[in-house]
Amino acid sequence: MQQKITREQALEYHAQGRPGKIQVVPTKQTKTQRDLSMAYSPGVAEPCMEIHHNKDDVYKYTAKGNLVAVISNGTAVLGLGDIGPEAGKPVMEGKGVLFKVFADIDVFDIEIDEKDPVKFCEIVRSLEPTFGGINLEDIKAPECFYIEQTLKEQMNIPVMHDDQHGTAIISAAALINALELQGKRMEDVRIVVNGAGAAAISCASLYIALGVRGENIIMFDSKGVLHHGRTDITTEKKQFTCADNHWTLETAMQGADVFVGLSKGNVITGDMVRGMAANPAIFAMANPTPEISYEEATAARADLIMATGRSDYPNQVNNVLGFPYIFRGALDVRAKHINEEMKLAAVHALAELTRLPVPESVLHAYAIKELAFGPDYIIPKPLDPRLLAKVAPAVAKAAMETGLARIAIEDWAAYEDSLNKRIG
Ligand SMILES: NC(=O)C1=CN([C@@H]2O[C@H](COP(=O)(O)OP(=O)(O)OC[C@H]3O[C@@H](n4cnc5c(N)ncnc54)[C@H](OP(=O)(O)O)[C@@H]3O)[C@@H](O)[C@H]2O)C=CC1
Ligand SMILES: CC(=O)C(=O)O
Ligand SMILES: [Mg+2]
Repeated sequence: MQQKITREQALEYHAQGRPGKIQVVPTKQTKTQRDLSMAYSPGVAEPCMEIHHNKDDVYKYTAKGNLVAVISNGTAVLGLGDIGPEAGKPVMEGKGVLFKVFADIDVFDIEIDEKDPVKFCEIVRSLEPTFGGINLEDIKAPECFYIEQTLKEQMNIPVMHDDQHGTAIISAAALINALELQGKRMEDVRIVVNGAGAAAISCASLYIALGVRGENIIMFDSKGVLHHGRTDITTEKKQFTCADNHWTLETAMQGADVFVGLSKGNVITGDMVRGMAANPAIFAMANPTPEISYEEATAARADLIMATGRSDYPNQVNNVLGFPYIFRGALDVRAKHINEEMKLAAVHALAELTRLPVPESVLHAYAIKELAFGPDYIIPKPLDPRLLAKVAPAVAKAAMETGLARIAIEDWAAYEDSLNKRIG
């Protein structure tokens, strides 16, 4: 098992030196009078007027094309709940760091004190001149569905709610690999999904797109199983209601092939794990505390493939494996949106990368001697430098093939080379 960190260490890490985790760095020299005349007045007026005459030149003369907004209102921060926009800021800064180090994308994290979805959309929509893309983050369901849909319709830059689609993409790649290792097929498996929020609904929908039968998914929210008789069900939950209102988490877990947790920490037990079908898989993805600990789940049975959302255990099923590369590919072809084809391209690129030999640098970063496709390695490691050149081109290609790209990549080898240089 990997190194544990303490509360004190985490607080000290964030407070030490310049507080927080991110800063703005100029890209041009500002050492001489001439430099200042270029960077500010009078030189800056020239690009202003070029952009005034041709709005697209904003991509040529400003940082817009490589700048993503990570935007939250703090209503569903990790599994910590509605802790407010300020309290969500460390997460948004963290996403900014990951965008930068994994895909060389610059980020402004924007925490907005607004829960009303209509007003929230008005604020975000008004930011379009500044950004090349919008990563919505940690906004609770059901508001997040309206917000993402509305902004996608109203904005001409890629908008993605990462908790929905990033999570769905990564866990779908992990599911493809876990089922192959366990000798099971999408169309046969019974899946218990605990949680019916942003992440859970989107994950279950993508599993269905990959072949899982809707009737084989049993979904729970904080009030119990989603069933036809409930009158408190939102539109998004409705598609996952079942006829049987008697399911409890305990009974649903009996004989289940897969458990997907996108809810709260510590809600399933070793006994429930023991009751699952032979060769099961558990993706306990609640952060920071999974639905069951890695130790308890793996102690319950030996034929289990176990994944969590955390960095300190094998099989980290976490959207960090997706958002930097999905946005990199989308930005590089100036995609108007992120569509299903682009998401599926990312799923398959991630699933395939896991089957390739793991480079020495990854073993070194995780202080492990060997790693190969198997129960403890169903998804690439976040510190794998190959992710960028594998996933971003797949996404960019899918955008071009589906008519969403505003600029084309012609030389794919040169593009991959340039990606590798970005993260050096
Ligand atoms: N590993 C990863 O990459 C990711 C992990 N997550 C994790 O998933 C979890 C949910 O995030 P998100 O979807 O954004 O949040 P939401 O607030 O949108 O959804 C939370 C869902 O969990 C349900 N829930 C809460 N408590 C329970 C319970 N005891 N049993 C069953 N369901 C419960 C809620 O029920 P109700 O609808 O009744 O309120 C709701 O449907 C968080 O822990 C988050 O950290 C999220 C994104 C990525
Ligand atoms: C990983 C993530 O986005 C979350 O837990 O909300
Ligand atoms: Mg999140």
